[in-house]
Amino acid sequence: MPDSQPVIRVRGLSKHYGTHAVVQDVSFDLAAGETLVLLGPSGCGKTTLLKTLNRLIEPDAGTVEVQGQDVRNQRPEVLRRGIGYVIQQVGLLPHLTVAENVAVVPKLLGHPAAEVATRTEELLTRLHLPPTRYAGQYPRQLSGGQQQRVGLARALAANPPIILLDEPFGALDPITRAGIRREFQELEELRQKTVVLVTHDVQEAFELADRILLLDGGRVQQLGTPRELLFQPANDFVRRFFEAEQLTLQLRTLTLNDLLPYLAKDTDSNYTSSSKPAANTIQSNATVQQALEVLSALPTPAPAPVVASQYSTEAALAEAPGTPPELWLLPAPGLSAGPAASATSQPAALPTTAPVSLTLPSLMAAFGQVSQRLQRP
Ligand SMILES: Nc1ncnc2c1ncn2[C@@H]1O[C@H](COP(=O)(O)OP(=O)(O)OP(=O)(O)O)[C@@H](O)[C@H]1O
Repeated sequence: MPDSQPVIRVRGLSKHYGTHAVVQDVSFDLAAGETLVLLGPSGCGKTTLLKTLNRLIEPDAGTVEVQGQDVRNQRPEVLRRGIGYVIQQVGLLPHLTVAENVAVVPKLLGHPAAEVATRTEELLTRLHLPPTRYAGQYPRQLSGGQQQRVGLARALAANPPIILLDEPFGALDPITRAGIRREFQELEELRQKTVVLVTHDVQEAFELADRILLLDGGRVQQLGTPRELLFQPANDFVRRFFEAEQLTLQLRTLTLNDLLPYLAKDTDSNYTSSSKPAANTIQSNATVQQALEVLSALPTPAPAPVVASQYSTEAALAEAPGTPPELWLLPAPGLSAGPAASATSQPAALPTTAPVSLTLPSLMAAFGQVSQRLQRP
């Protein structure tokens, strides 16, 4: 945890409905710019916990501090103006245009009209809704994915430092959902925000989270990075929760840095940092999943043309079998090659060691070794 004061600080938070304990003794700190994902099975208390942060729900016990101030000392409507909120149902106002929907909060806050208009245009453009086409449309004229983007633009419009998102992609089909998630990750604006996101989708949690808070029955089962939850589960519930998706989660979590010790170096190469391979390179902080996607997309070179009168087919294939697709891995200086290396390492710079050639078989073999080693109790 960084030295600076947490943006959100939760201590001993509990909420009951009758005898039903929905949130039980939850505590966590959230640093500026961090994305925390609240994950867990249906009914485990994710939404209730999220809503205590902006006082849509009042807890029975415990405290929530936002920017160092107990939220009970702030008027709910003032508190909420500083916290963007996006829900699955989007909640756009049907009688207002897209631009008017986005402008609601900045107008309430009394921002000058010209500033609001510029900001709205900027956000719509960044969220792939060109204002010339969409600003004057009404919510009913948009697809679900487009409405979701307007919802996000609206939450960002007043530039709040904190954004709460409750299953923001939940109503979308899987393909739209994956696309919007990617856009969401690439949105520079959001990277600087402190984000709390509710989902029950494990893959989504692993894609978006800096840390995950896994709940069951209102209790925290584990709070940690995706890597920690996957490879150092705190209890059987955590282990079982990720069991069915182990392989895909590991592919998304392990990076090529983790695999480096298990990938053979190309010692025969005359490669130097000033003559790096012209094509097909990948940086060592890419995930195994990303490397697989790049490798699978590479064309397999065709065998050399066979001249039937001179060669038998076997002889021709033996001479020119068509090498498997290959990538050159650029190791990053100063990055640990061990399993402790962060999946969110900075992009690699120029290599300082011999390059490493990656093929599908070498990648999968190294992945198998690292995966086995990390899962050993
Ligand atoms: N106002 C309420 N009155 C009584 N019980 C409630 C109320 N709101 C929520 N609950 C109960 O509290 C539990 C937690 O609800 P919550 O919506 O926080 O769970 P969740 O983890 O977000 O679930 P989901 O993923 O299904 O949305 C559920 O069992 C729910 O039925």
